[in-house]
Amino acid sequence: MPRQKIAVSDAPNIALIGMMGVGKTTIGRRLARRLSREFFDSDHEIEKASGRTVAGYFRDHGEAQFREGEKRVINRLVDPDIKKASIILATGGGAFTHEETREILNTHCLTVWLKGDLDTLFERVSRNNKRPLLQVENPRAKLQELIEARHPIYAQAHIHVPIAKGPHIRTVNRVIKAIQKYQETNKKPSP
Ligand SMILES: Nc1ncnc2c1ncn2[C@@H]1O[C@H](COP(=O)(O)OP(=O)(O)OP(=O)(O)O)[C@@H](O)[C@H]1O
Ligand SMILES: O=C(O)C1=C[C@@H](O)[C@@H](O)[C@H](O)C1
Ligand SMILES: [Mg+2]
Repeated sequence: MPRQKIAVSDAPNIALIGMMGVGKTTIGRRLARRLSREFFDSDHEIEKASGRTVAGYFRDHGEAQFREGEKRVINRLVDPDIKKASIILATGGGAFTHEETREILNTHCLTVWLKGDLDTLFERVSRNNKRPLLQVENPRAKLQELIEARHPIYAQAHIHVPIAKGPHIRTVNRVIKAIQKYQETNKKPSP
């Protein structure tokens, strides 16, 4: 089947933000393929740079230090003075909750909040134990607590996209349409 022509014009970096398990990594990788952009995942970059898993990093250094490392890694990926080509970035679930990181992301990227409901997120994060913040007695209650605390912060993203049920492509298509609509609405008038 011929590929749909994609016009995400003059797009700057696109950063996916949202709760753990919502699909930032999965959708981001596919989005990058569709838009012929390079894909990065901040969690993977931290793991590469530190030689530790995210869970190991949390264990050895704690969350506060992880957030500082995450900020530096994200800045290196999206600051146009450092990185020239526009990228697709999947962030870690907590990155956007850090004020300075949020500022970096909203300055240098179109930020896209992938929004999911508790049942979907819980089903997905229950598939493995890679998320250190959920290694508690009642992970579902913790996830609910994080949703309540974080959704108002995620709402500061430029674009909000509720994830679709079914195959990944549906969510990828929703993201592309939402970006196009945003660009159309925010188009600068020609001189
Ligand atoms: N549209 C989808 N349908 C079904 N499963 C999905 C979909 N998108 C992602 N998943 C699955 O959900 C799980 C979590 O996805 P993913 O790792 O992409 O989330 P994430 O937002 O990057 O989470 P984190 O913040 O922890 O990095 C994975 O097992 C992935 O295969
Ligand atoms: O939501 C979070 O705070 C996190 C999500 C993951 O992507 C990792 O960055 C880490 O497990 C923390
Ligand atoms: Mg991820």
